Amino acid sequence: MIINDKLYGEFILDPVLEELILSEPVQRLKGIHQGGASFLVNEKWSETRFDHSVGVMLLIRKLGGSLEEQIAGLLHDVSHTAFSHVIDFVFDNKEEDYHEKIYSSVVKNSEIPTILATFNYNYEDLVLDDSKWTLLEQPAPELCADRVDYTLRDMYTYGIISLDEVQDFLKDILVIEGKMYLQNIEVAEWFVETYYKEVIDFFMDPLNVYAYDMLAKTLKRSLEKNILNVNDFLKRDGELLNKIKASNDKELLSLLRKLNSDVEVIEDRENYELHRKNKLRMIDPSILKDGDLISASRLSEKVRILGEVAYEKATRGMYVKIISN
Ligand SMILES: Nc1nc2c(ncn2[C@H]2C[C@H](O)[C@@H](COP(=O)(O)OP(=O)(O)OP(=O)(O)O)O2)c(=O)[nH]1
Repeated sequence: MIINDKLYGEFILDPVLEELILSEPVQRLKGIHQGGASFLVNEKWSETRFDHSVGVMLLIRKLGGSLEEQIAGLLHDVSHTAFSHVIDFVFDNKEEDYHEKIYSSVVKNSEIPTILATFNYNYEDLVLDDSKWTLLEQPAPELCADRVDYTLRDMYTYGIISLDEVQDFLKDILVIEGKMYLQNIEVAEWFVETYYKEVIDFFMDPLNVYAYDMLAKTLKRSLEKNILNVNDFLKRDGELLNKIKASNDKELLSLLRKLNSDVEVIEDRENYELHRKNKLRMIDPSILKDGDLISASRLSEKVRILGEVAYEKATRGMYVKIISN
């Protein structure tokens, strides 16, 4: 199988990756929007978990990661429920990690263990312990393939950064003992700024906050009315929307109608209907300088200030006033 990714280019895939990509659990991710409710209020905000998962796999490969780590990268999000992180707001899960809590059971009950066994891999060794996949996941504020891919992919697709900028950033990445670092402080400054455009400006865009709130309300009421059940969340976004529509429940249909591309909302700290805080996401990559790894914020005043501003915005949260919906 040849795969062509808009950020990383063309690759020929190993048979095990091909078989996993064609499997139902990975194909399902084509119907799970990365930005949860975002696509319902802005059709351009339509990245999927499938493209992100393939992207993480390819980024790991580009950086010299093993085939096993590429498999772990491809599968890392298979347990994302319909509408991704919106479920965390339905269940009031402040850690925003519902998908991680159900990961082992979703993988175990899927065809993934059988596919991996055909290629002589034990699924437990490959996908149940992230700590050995040091390119795939790192605790914040360091870089890792997951964090880098969702930032580059969303910001490129939504028109905030260019492909040249993405390529200059990728060229600067250095892998030491299986972890990602940067070489150039200007490149680190660019990534830190881009990351906060993603997790502050985009996640906390008043329109996004509104959409998450309205969809979470709709899903909560659908569960209370037994129109949806918890297992439905392992289906695709469209299937859940169709199930709600087919119920013909007046209250639910009226909530769904409030998710449309004409919604108008603004930030207003005095006079607001909604207030939301996200999980705190901070970034401060280490840079290799004269043989030592040093946090970008210690080398750059710009990175330090970007971090302070982001911290302040994230801890204050977003106050949203609805103008029309
Ligand atoms: N619009 C919007 N998108 C979100 C929000 N939270 C997450 N996303 C989307 C945008 C990114 O493409 C992606 C990042 O979440 P992931 O589940 O892929 O990563 P995770 O939370 O594990 O990342 P982390 O370790 O915190 O960097 O999900 C949100 O509050 N609003």
